[in-house]
Order: sequence, then C-alpha cells, then structure tokens
Amino acid sequence: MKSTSQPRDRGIPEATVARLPLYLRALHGMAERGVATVSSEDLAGAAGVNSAKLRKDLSHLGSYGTRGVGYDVEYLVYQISRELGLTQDWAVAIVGVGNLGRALANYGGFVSRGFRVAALIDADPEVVGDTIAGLNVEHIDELEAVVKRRGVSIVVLATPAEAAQAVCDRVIAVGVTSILNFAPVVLSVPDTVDVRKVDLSIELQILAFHEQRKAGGPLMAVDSQ
Ligand SMILES: NC(=O)c1ccc[n+]([C@@H]2O[C@H](COP(=O)([O-])OP(=O)(O)OC[C@H]3O[C@@H](n4cnc5c(N)ncnc54)[C@H](O)[C@@H]3O)[C@@H](O)[C@H]2O)c1
Repeated sequence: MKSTSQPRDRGIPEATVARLPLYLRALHGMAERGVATVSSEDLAGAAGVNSAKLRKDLSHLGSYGTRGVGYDVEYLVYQISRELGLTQDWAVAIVGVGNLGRALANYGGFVSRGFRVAALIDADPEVVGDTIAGLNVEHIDELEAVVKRRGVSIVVLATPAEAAQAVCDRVIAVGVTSILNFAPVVLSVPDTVDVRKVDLSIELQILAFHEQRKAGGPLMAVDSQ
C-alpha cells in the first residue's frame, strides 16, 4: 500500500491533496452565491482548516492571492480542479448494485464534479438487466470487457466483503489503478494502485468515542476507582 505522507506529483504533499476537495467544495458554494474574491481567512473558515495551512496548501499550486483582495474564486476553482484532474471526465464503474450501489448510482452530484457513472455490474441474475439511473446492470462475467469498452478509470466496490478482493484483483488485472472501497475489508493491492476506503461505521465509532468522553464515560469511571 502507498504511504499517505509522501509528497506526490510535483511535490504536492498528500495531506494537501486531501484538503483540496474541501477548498473546492467551499469555493463552489461561493461561486454559486456570486462571490468573486475571497480572503484566505474566509476560505479557511468555510473549509474548516486554519488559514496559514490553507495559504501553504495553495502556494503548492502557485496560487498566492492578491494582498488586500484575496483569491479570485473562479480562477482558484479552475486551478484546484486542474490539479485534481477534474477538468477531464472520469468514467466510474460501480460493482455491487445492492442498497449502497443503487444509492450511489442514483446520486446526481458526481457528474457536476467530473465523474460519470459509466457501468453498473452485479453477480445476481435477479439484479442483472435492471435499469438504474438510465444504466443497464451488467453481469460480473462481463467485468473486464465492460471496463475496457467504457474506458473505466475508477472502480467503486460495493460488494459484500467476501467478494471484494477477487473483484479488486480482476479490475487491477485489466488496468484499473484507482479503487474506492466500501466493503469492510482491507484490500491487498500493488503499490501502483490507489485505494481509498470509506467506512461510515468507523466514523460513527469515533463520534461514539467523543460522545463518551463528553459524557464523562469509562475514562472517568476508571479514574474514580
Ligand atoms: N463503507 C460504508 O460506510 C458502508 C456502508 C454501507 C454498506 N457498506 C458495505 O458495502 C457493501 C454493500 O452493502 P449493501 O448494503 O449495498 O449490500 P447488498 O447486499 O444490498 O448489495 C451487495 C450487492 O453485491 C452483489 N454482489 C455479490 N457478490 C458479487 C460479486 N462477486 N460481484 C459483483 N457483485 C456482487 C450482490 O448481488 C448485491 O447486489 C457491503 O460490503 C457493506 O458492508 C459499507
């Protein structure tokens, strides 16, 4: 697996890359409200980071803003989008079209961010052939052919955990190097492949930990014994 702390392309640190989507989301909101320029403080506040970090992050993109004016919102949207590779259209395949896969397929927000759901793939004959969000669900036996034919660059894995590694191996074998994994399993992949994992239950567990602390949970109980 790749380390997440190493600088990547043109020396932009991975942590900066991870914050660029936060800036972009905040900037999109500002652009929609007709805001033309934004100070680093206001953008940092909207993105939930501190402004010194934001200025440092944007300096990696060669963007320094104008003293007393701030950053040009539209231009910064373009710069960040270009850096993230969002000025081109990415074809995404969703493998596993159950509850989660369907919800993702029906979500309209990906397209405006540069991602097009180009294929839906499942193993269940009851599901194959369904039309979801205008796309026909195709059989897992067709995986390699579909990935090639549709020019899929990113695969979203929404299968049960036990199926995920085998699907992952197959899409890597056909040339996919970016995987978004929702299945609760750690995938084993070569260094040339990027895997991002989404796990809502881990996020909930972290919130539960903080809730417990706020309520004076087990730590306090241990202290008082
Ligand atoms: N990361 C998260 O936060 C999160 C949240 C919800 C669910 N999940 C995970 O996402 C996955 C999907 O959840 P769900 O509720 O949609 O489950 P689901 O059972 O409704 O859907 C799974 C789908 O995968 C298909 N499938 C099974 N084996 C396959 C294979 N080899 N190739 C292609 N398709 C195959 C099934 O036919 C089914 O349609 C599960 O692994 C679940 O644990 C993760």
